[in-house]
Amino acid sequence: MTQQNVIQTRAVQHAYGDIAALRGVDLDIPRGTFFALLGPNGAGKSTLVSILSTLLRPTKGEASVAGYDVRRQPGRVRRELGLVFQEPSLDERLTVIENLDFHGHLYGLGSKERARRAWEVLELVELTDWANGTARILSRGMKRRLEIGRAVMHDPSLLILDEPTVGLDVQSRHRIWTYLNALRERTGVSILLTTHQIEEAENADLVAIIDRGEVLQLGVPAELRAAHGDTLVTLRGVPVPLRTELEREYPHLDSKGDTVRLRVTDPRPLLADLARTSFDVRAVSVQSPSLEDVFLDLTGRQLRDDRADPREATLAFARRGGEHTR
Ligand SMILES: Nc1ncnc2c1ncn2[C@@H]1O[C@H](COP(=O)(O)OP(=O)(O)OP(=O)(O)O)[C@@H](O)[C@H]1O
Repeated sequence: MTQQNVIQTRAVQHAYGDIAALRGVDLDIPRGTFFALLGPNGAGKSTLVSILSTLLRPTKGEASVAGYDVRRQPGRVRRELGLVFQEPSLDERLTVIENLDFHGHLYGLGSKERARRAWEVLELVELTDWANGTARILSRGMKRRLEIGRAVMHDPSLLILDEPTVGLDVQSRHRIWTYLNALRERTGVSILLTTHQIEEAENADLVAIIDRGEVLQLGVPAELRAAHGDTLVTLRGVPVPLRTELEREYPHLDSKGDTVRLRVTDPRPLLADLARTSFDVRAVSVQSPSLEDVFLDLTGRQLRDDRADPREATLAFARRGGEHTR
């Protein structure tokens, strides 16, 4: 397996009894990448994360992290990983700095190195003023920031974030992304994010769309959108003769009053036609496709189904977490 890839998997399968959670996953993710695994509940994201973090062995296939094999070199793999799971995992009785120090100790860092790193990460996640307070008194968003800081204490190659912003308000989410971007800039750490939030995956360098244990598509978000999503063009104040003309050309258009909506793969010919016509329209808006549209195009289903409830996802992970660590 190449050292250039921070994550590499070959035909990885995993079954829980007769439930096939992963059905042959192949990934080559270069070092330094911000990689998002986007899929609905039950797609197989947490199973893949558990395999990469050596909590679960693949039923079949090979996987490596930073060049180390998850089956044969689990200790080396763990050294390369920083983990932030959905479930809070701080020791609430310890102070903020003690949480960091304890983690550094577990990873074999010397006391000077632990102190240096702890203050460095506290500064990064803007918790320096809270260093000596107990973790219990922190807000939910601050706890999450501390968990991220703790995960990078030992300078890992890959930071794994399993739905890290579930349950956080918009402002806290935003701050978390600010810190993660600063962290990437400073350290070049690779990030694996699992999410069913489109907005989070849109910022990734590479996205894998996963459903029912299979990677349906892997690529740069903009390319996936261009290849699979239709652009929505909305025209307002459309005169009746123009609408009739458009209906002839685009039989699937949707019209209400003098507003017309059309979904097209490439909006340019339509916009050129509009520029040439003698009729005026009041307003034209062009809305690019989202990764949600890509998922719909690939599966015929919405990404956010009825079960995509963050509370349910948290409970599901808590249940599985218990099983993994036993
Ligand atoms: N411990 C387990 N025992 C039995 N089945 C499981 C277990 N963990 C997961 N599964 C099943 O495996 C499939 C993949 O689940 P997984 O949790 O990996 O998906 P996910 O994309 O992470 O979903 P979520 O967002 O809900 O965590 C699902 O059908 C799930 O019900």
